[in-house]
Amino acid sequence: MPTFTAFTKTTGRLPAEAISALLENVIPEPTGVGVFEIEDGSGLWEVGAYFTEKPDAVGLALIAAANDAKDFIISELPDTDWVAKVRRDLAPVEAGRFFVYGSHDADKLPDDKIGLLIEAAMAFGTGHHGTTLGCLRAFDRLLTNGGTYENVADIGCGTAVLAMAAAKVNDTPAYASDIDEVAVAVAQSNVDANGLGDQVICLEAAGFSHEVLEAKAPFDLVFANILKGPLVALAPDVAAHTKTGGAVILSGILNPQASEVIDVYTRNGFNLIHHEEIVDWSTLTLEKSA
Ligand SMILES: C[S@@+](CC[C@H](N)C(=O)[O-])C[C@H]1O[C@@H](n2cnc3c(N)ncnc32)[C@H](O)[C@@H]1O
Repeated sequence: MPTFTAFTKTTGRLPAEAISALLENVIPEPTGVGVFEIEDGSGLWEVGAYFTEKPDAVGLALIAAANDAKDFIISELPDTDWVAKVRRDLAPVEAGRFFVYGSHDADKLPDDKIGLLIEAAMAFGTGHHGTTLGCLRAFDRLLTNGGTYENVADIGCGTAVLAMAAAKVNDTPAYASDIDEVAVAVAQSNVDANGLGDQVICLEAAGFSHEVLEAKAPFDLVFANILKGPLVALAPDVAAHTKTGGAVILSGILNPQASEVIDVYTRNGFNLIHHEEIVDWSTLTLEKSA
């Protein structure tokens, strides 16, 4: 499937509200679209998005509204070239005890880190984005504080980076699910490449709506790095599938949206125990109290 980009120049970076509007309005297939901002050194920003289909007037109007811009460069990127380029450019990421790396950097894995081998592909979750990094750091913090998690769900798993982190730490099962079949296929290939085929079960599901997830609940730990809208909608389901005393790590939340997500989860029986902001993105760690 071809990927399209639409980029334009602007004099300022996108405000958080504009990113939010783009994410909530343009995404028919979440993994296929991203919002990117690149400063070119002269103070000019290049902003734009990836689309799974040639961007229509709505997609372009949203970027234009955010930037006062009209001239777009729209191009089609062959998937293979894009993936190969990303793969070459990706540097490893350290997040607490975890080290996320591509096979081209296998020799850089430090002895004292838990390695997560992730090849760049058409799924989100290479560790570079503030949301994935925030989730890994939140998990590391829970472990440092003595938490043990034997039954873990990663809802919206993308590459399965979070489920694999949980499985490697505790040598226990983890359930990685995603609404997008391409992400599930990518997750499965990462799981196999990390030798976790017996431990991390990859499933295609929206939220918890899969018989395996229903059977394995309640979970000690639930990761959900999705977006604010789905996180709010899923709150009662997350509560119903998390053990009392268990933890949830939520991300994909723009900083100004965090208070709304905290309110909704508090009303569903969770206490906030940590909130980290990485650039524009918030990661919340909550404990189920009731
Ligand atoms: C931001 S990515 C997170 C990937 C990975 N967990 C990480 O932390 O890097 C969000 C993923 O959630 C999936 N997703 C979105 N809504 C979902 C839903 N309601 N149920 C399951 N997955 C969903 C998307 O397909 C996408 O792969």
